[in-house]
Amino acid sequence: MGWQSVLPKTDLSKWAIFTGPLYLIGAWLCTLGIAQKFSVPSYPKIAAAVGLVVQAVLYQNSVVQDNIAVRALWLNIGLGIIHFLPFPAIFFKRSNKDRLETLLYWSYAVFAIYTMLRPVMLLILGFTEIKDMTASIYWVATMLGSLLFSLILSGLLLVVAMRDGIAVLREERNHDVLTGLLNRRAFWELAERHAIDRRLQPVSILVGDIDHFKRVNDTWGHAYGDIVLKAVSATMLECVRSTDLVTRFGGEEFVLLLTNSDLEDAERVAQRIREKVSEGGYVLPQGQRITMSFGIAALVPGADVREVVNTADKQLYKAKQSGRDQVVVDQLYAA
Ligand SMILES: Nc1nc2c(ncn2[C@@H]2O[C@H](COP(=O)(O)OP(=O)(O)OP(=O)(O)O)[C@@H](O)[C@H]2O)c(=O)[nH]1
Repeated sequence: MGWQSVLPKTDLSKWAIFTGPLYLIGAWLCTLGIAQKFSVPSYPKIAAAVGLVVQAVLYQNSVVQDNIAVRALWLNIGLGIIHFLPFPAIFFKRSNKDRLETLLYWSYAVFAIYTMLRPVMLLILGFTEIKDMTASIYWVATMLGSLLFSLILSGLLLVVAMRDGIAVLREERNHDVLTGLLNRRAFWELAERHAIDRRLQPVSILVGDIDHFKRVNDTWGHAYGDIVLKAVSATMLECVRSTDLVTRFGGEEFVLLLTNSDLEDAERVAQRIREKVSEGGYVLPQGQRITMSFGIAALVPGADVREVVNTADKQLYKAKQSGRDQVVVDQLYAA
């Protein structure tokens, strides 16, 4: 845009069929970015049709005959339409926007309205001035305005995209893809912090495991096994507080850190999960039930989290040895 603004008029018409698509593609990319950000349609077919019409007009008024005023008007109409395409959908969509998104939204709203008004402004004010563009203060001012708006909008889009990208990476780094629960890495990081946070004491660790899960896979297939894993995860999340950690440790093994819970509270939570799971909201074919076993240990202040998880795991082993579908509590810190 800057380069084109300083070209002499003869060169402008020579370059029009090349610079036109640059403007149009730039506008389309901006529209696409905004539409994707706010999850609304971007109407690519309409944009392509508008682009083709504008390109035909540019050709007619630069190669066939030289008419800069018609070129400027049609290019601005095309850019206005392309920029404005997702505006109604974004405007009527009720979504919770944070501060940065609100800033992006309003910048886009002003920009979209400005680009729609530009052809009208051209018609009313500047049409005669276009004939001698470089000497027109009006023309230079609107060019600078467009440049400034474009820079602000693309800068904001870039910042929001980077922020969202980092959030997605963090989410993927810390969560299990199948169940959405925390993964092992996130658990160790968070558990260390929870263990020393006075407001969260007492803290208990639960290690849970689905019984005979191999049979589910072997009998009904892996896809069914995945459904069970997701359902069990959802059940566990339903039974805990928002400050608790629910982790898929691997396979069909889960580790939970319960805050403000002594061993009795933890046992109650484990029993509730065990009962809900065996009541089976996720009913296996032929009325088969899913059961779970749990081992529990207290994470007392100063204890090593890994050791406590090991202790709880040993209790889980006892639960499995004693016939499964039960909860075993480590007695070291039992009241
Ligand atoms: N569907 C599915 N299965 C998984 C996944 N990860 C691990 N498994 C399966 O989980 C099963 C674990 O089997 P085992 O470790 O023998 O345990 P189990 O059959 O539950 O027996 P117990 O724990 O002793 O009651 C294996 O069949 C794994 O293939 C997964 O992401 N999806």
